[in-house]
Amino acid sequence: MTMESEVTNHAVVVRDAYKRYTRQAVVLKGLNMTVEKGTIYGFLGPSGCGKTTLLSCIVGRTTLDAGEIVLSVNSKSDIGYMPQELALNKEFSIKETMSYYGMLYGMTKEELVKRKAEMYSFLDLPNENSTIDEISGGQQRRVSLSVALLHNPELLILDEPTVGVDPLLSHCIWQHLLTLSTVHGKTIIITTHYIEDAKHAHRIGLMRAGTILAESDPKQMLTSYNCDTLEQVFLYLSHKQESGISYEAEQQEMKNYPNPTKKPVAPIKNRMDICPVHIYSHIWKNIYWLKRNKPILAFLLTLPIVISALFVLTIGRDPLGLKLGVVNEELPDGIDVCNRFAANLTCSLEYPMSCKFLDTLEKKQINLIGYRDHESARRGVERNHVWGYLYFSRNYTEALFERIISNLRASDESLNTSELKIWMDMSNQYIGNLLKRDMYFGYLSFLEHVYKTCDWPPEAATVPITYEDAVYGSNTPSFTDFAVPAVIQLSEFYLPMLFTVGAILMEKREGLLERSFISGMTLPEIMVGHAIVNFVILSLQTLFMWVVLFIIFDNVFNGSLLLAILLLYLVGFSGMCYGYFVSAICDTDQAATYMGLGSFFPLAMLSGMVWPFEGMHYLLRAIGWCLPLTLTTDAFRSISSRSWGLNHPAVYAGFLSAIGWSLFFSLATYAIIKLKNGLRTKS
Ligand SMILES: Nc1ncnc2c1ncn2[C@@H]1O[C@H](COP(=O)(O)OP(=O)(O)OP(=O)(O)O)[C@@H](O)[C@H]1O
Repeated sequence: MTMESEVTNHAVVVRDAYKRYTRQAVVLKGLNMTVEKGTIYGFLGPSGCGKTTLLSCIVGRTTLDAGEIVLSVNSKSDIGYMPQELALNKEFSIKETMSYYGMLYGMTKEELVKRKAEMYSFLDLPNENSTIDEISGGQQRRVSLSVALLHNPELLILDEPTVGVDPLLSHCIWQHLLTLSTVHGKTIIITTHYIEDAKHAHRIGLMRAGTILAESDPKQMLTSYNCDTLEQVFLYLSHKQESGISYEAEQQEMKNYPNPTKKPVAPIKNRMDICPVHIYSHIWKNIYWLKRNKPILAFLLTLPIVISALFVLTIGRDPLGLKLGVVNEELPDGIDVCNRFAANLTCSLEYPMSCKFLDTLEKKQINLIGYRDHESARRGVERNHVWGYLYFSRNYTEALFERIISNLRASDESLNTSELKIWMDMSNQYIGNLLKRDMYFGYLSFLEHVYKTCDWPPEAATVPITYEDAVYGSNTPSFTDFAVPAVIQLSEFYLPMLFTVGAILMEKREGLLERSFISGMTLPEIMVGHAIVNFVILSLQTLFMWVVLFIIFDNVFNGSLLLAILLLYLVGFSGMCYGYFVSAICDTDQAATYMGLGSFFPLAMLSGMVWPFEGMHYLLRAIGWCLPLTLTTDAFRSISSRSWGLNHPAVYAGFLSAIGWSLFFSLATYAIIKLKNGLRTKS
């Protein structure tokens, strides 16, 4: 008889099933099992004998290494599966849980209301607004059972449904299952630890060490083995099996483990089409989750605002109120005496020129602190009171005038005396360079002022270089202009990644993804559903960042808004794909956190976000060009400050990079899922 013909009379047929997780851990060893239609099959065996593994193969959670499983049903929606673990979202209410699965099974509102009422009366479920987290363990198991029964499936596969349920309710459940099979013709496979419970089943299979020891009607089994209880039958058969297994036989079995060239396929093939109802239900599931986790939603929406506001308010602005020491031998009574000199004397020797220069520095909001001599000023630097000090010689003003007026004929002494000497604390590169810049430009404007007040041509005081209007950007660009594209790109990449990893890992860890897959959902449907929710959140995040960076703080943006937004969406999409990739690789939040953080810093540094790319080691530059945010950041800069369009290589390279990385992460995720045989944790 062929398997196909066997299945016309039977609901489940398993033949010569082999399965192992590692070379040594063989779980199924040529197992055979037959379940007749419209019956209850009690599946018994000690913990760890492979019951769950076999059920997983039947529902298509995992595949056999060899052998065959044929089912009478041909769609996942005809199966109701209750896994051993809870596999329900604990934050959802019972009502939300049922609504989600109702939507997933394509039930109409009326059907759902009717079935829900039946479940409530038979399983004595608590208030529908209670969250799964709030109810007892036994009540949680009952909700899980009601989810498996909700869509009235043809084949029910229940892994330990009566664990944690009181004897009275357990009896009720058995009675209901019996009605389902005998009256409604449903087939039920049920595993249980309570061997005596299984006597209610029409047929039982005793499993041990990867095979079925015996399979028959419970009464017939007791008679055949002349035992009073099923427990005695099981012990008798176990002893018999034990005495028949020698070490050599086990080794031989291991050697003979079948390795067919063609791997067995799952009993129900995965659908290739995309079902809008499934996507819709996944979107609702995300909405329920966000509703239950308002602080997380608030965090996701306020984080971009906080990042952009903090960035603009803290980074790129010139430090104010920096302190500089002054040793001024021109003014023995201290620098405060400068106020006593009339400004209209600025072209006379009566007016100390050092005062004029110090006045220029004060206008640049530099705090000047007078010191008596070099020693005290140096001590001031060493004690971190000032960032450096300036020294003016006693005859500074005369020497400066002589230097200007005599120019080429000025004496060495006047050249030396008119020189302003500065000692700086350069341990802080930014502050040191900013003070140097202020002193340099301050000196130029001071000189120009002197020339003007003395009626000398001011052009003679300036450096003969003129910066005309910049072709792109401003002649006085700020660090903020450089860094805004980097901040927005990093946020657009990492925020969707954060949401994706959080959502997928939680579903994976709790077994929710598995349950959705077994209920007929496919990976592409989950990804599309998640992408739609992510797209809405990303749109809000982008809007908020845009308002803060470009509207409230008025950072430079001169290009096409449409192009920039499109680029940001693509970057967000590649971030989401990276999130899928991390969720596929990592099983725990901890591993995902390490991976996220571990990639953040190299990505930020190697993408030329913190420092111009051209300053990088040439080998790292080669790596940097290949990273997901390098070309996209460059493209955003080109759009925002140069108004370049999509026809410019710098812009379309960014678009191509985002598309390429999205493809790469998607393919890599697919490969990992294939390699790990599904998107599930190891347990
Ligand atoms: N993903 C996995 N990787 C490696 N080993 C596994 C995996 N899943 C299960 N096993 C091992 O396979 C064996 C059978 O496990 P399974 O969960 O099928 O047993 P079970 O009969 O359902 O046990 P229980 O009644 O305690 O649930 C166990 O030894 C288990 O450690």
